[in-house]
Amino acid sequence: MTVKDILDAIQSSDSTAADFAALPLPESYRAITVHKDETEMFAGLETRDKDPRKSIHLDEVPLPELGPGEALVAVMASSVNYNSVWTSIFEPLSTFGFLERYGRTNELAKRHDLPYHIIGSDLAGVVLRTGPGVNAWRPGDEVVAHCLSVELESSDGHNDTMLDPEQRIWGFETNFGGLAEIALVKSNQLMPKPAHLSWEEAAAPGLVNSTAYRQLVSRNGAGMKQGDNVLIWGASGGLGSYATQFALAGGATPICVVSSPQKADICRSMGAEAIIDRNAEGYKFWKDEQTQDPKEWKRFGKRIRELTGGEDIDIVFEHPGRETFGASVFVTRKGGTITTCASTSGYMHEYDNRYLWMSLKRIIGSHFANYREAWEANRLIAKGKIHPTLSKVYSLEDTGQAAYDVHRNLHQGKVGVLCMAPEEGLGVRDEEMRAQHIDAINRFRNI
Ligand SMILES: C/C=C/C(=O)SCCNC(=O)CCNC(=O)[C@H](O)C(C)(C)COP(=O)(O)OP(=O)(O)OC[C@H]1O[C@@H](n2cnc3c(N)ncnc32)[C@H](O)[C@@H]1OP(=O)(O)O
Ligand SMILES: NC(=O)C1=CN([C@@H]2O[C@H](COP(=O)(O)OP(=O)(O)OC[C@H]3O[C@@H](n4cnc5c(N)ncnc54)[C@H](OP(=O)(O)O)[C@@H]3O)[C@@H](O)[C@H]2O)C=CC1
Repeated sequence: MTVKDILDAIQSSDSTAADFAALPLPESYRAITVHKDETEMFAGLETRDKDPRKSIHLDEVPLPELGPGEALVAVMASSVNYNSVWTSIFEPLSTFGFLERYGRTNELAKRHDLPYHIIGSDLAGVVLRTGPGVNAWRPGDEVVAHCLSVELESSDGHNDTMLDPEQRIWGFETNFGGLAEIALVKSNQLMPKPAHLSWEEAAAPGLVNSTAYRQLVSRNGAGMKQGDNVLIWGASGGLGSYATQFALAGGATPICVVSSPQKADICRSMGAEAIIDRNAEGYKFWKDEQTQDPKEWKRFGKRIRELTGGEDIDIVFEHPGRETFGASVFVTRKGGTITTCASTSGYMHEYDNRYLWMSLKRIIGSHFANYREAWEANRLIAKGKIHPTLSKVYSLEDTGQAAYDVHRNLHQGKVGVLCMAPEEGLGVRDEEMRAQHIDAINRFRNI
């Protein structure tokens, strides 16, 4: 049995659940990996000079054993997330430490502690097998997977599964991720694939859409409401392109920050009106590595007031981190919220705390999303209220280049990867609904 036979079954219109259940599984499959013996390969280089094309490999790997509560999924398409960039440049630390730590927790988790890490935290594909105790899904189901892996043995995670002490991001802190022909997930990562999207379109939103939903919309995040002014950094990037859509769909006003006229056009085409080109306007929040420039925070805030008719920001959607955080805290209105999920430009933030406490602002840390939040975010995609922001699609062989593009900020929106899918455009099951939304679905394509 080969991966090709699985693909034939997926592409055949009359395959049944029983056919998929009866398909023998291959002993091995192709997967994107980083190697444990290469974690020091970029030692001494600046972050921007660490090249994912050198550390990312395409390997033939053995199929992992399937455990209770798990599923093996044939991956038709995946997408590149920034966490795979971090893994591939071994920053801020090597992900093999996560796999070792997970491997120490129990016998079955030992599977994850390998000399290679199969990366990737998104997928769209077809369930091949389910483990003992899985009732909600069966072979042949067309699915997407969110990337929250939890054990839920502790009471801590039972109000909000993100608070589980054994919470991990699949394909980053666990092995057997989505940039591969087959992936291993927990069955409570599975969600229905939106029927009007192709495999690569369906695989694109997952991680960033769920993260933006929790960070901006959910009560666990900023709890955005109608009329809020939302400052969105990187508004046409992975997270930002969904945050912008959530703001617009929720009756808020996005103030989109981007770095080129082309990206400004994309935001405009999504429906945003208030746009700041940080490059053209030349904001320099740091005078040097140690010193910020409050005059620049003020110039930025003045520009925001021009765009909003004199109002300040209710919610900042933060992720660049060190470079922007001081400005983000400053421009937030009295009682407003800075919600942060990342620190791309550096995690040691500095801000003037007087502007936080005297103006009763709040900083909220946010990370991915619980199953319910991921489900709600996926539901909005399935209903055509929020759309994928897929720009370019690469083959599995070219994943290194795809990760390089994201690392060097050469991309727009989301970058897709075909895994088993032999070409783009396959997997659409609801052509009628697709036709209704085709312009929005294609908004980011090939720009
Ligand atoms: C969905 C997509 C998401 C993204 O893309 S996010 C972006 C990518 N992700 C990242 O960049 C994050 C990568 N991860 C990390 O950098 C690290 O993962 C963390 C900094 C988050 C955590 O560091 P660590 O070293 O794993 O663990 P410790 O929790 O810092 O533990 C170190 C020791 O400190 C002890 N400790 C923790 N809290 C306390 C406390 N409150 N008081 C006293 N000790 C504490 C622990 O127990 C432990 O101890 P002992 O070394 O002996 O085991
Ligand atoms: N905690 C979590 O759950 C999650 C965390 N993340 C993290 O969030 C970060 C962003 O991810 P994602 O949106 O997918 O990445 P992208 O690279 O797709 O988008 C980020 C955008 O941010 C802008 N940006 C980058 N650097 C700076 C800077 N120094 N100052 C201002 N703007 C900047 C860029 O837009 P422009 O050039 O147009 O301004 C860029 O396109 C990553 O660090 C990632 O690891 C992502 C998802 C989930």
